[in-house]
Amino acid sequence: MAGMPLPPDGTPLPKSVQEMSVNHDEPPPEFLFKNNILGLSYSSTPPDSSVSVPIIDLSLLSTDVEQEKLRSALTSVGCFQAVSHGIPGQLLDKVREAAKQFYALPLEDKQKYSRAVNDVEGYGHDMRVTDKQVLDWHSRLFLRVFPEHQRKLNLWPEYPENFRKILHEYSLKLKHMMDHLFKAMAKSLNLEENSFSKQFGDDPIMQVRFNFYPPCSRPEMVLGVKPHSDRSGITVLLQDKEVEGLQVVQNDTWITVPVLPHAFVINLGDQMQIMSNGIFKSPLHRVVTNTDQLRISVAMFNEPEQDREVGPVEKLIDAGRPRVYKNVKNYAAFNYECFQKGKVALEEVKIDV
Ligand SMILES: O=C(O)CCC(=O)C(=O)O
Ligand SMILES: [Fe+2]
Repeated sequence: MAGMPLPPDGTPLPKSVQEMSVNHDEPPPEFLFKNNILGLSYSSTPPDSSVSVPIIDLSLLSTDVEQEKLRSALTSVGCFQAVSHGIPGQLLDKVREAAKQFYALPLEDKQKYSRAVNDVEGYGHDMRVTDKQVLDWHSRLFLRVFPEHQRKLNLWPEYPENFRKILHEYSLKLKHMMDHLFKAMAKSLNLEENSFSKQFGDDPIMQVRFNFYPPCSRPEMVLGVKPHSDRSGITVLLQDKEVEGLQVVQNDTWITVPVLPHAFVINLGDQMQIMSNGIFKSPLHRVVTNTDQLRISVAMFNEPEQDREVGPVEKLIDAGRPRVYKNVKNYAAFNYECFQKGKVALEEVKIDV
């Protein structure tokens, strides 16, 4: 693909996903997978009781038992549901409500916050990078929340009126929680508690993505988000309060992450897999669509400071476990380039043995 001109990201969709959904349109070919994507494991077979997403009580993370549960979750499935995290349910409801009200605005009002062509920040659709790309059935609002001076406030909705205030409050709380998680993850591997956080620097990047998945008439052929692993260190995901859709791979099966209204889904990202020298797993996940319910989720990602190098923690490298990954810098952008070329970024930064 190298050297081939890419179709401009600006190629407009004839209609937005939201409009197509409202009109019950048949999704256009760009959105369709060739085969049925759901398979028996999703549509009819109840999940095997041995496969599930672990639940971890964050208020108990100083105990050996909970730390062992954390280590076990991150070395196997790579994600868990966090409960007793200390963030009030009322705030979570406000975040969901603000997202819902923004999404309910007329399209032209939302488009005041549109992302520019070839930029990720702002409101819009899946970025189009190749003509072979199967498009995701969703729209999103993607914003950088930290460092604070890098916020592009012109892209932060002014309606609902409290949107900016709620997002600011929510981001601060999540930053605190991510710090707490980084420490617990380090301790669960018998490392100094700042082993991961210090690699991210004093002013790490945090970005939020509000995902809107309207109903789709062909859920068996169309995905809300294609299979991917996150580019982040960790991702804190607030699922819709009622509507399921997120699935992760476990034992070669897609399993649905159940809705726990006041829990967060914590997904380990690629950069944490690198820093842990491959001990923790960055899980492959996707989002399925449904025929009759809007689903909204809010994902918060952390990343190291711009131009900061991260790599496997020295103490996790030894004769029995040689270094698996090279050091990486600006991995999110690199990951995105790989995605454009159809490559898997984590494989590209592996050390050849
Ligand atoms: O909507 C979800 O549940 C997950 C979204 C996701 O994977 C992402 O934004 O990276
Ligand atoms: Fe994701």
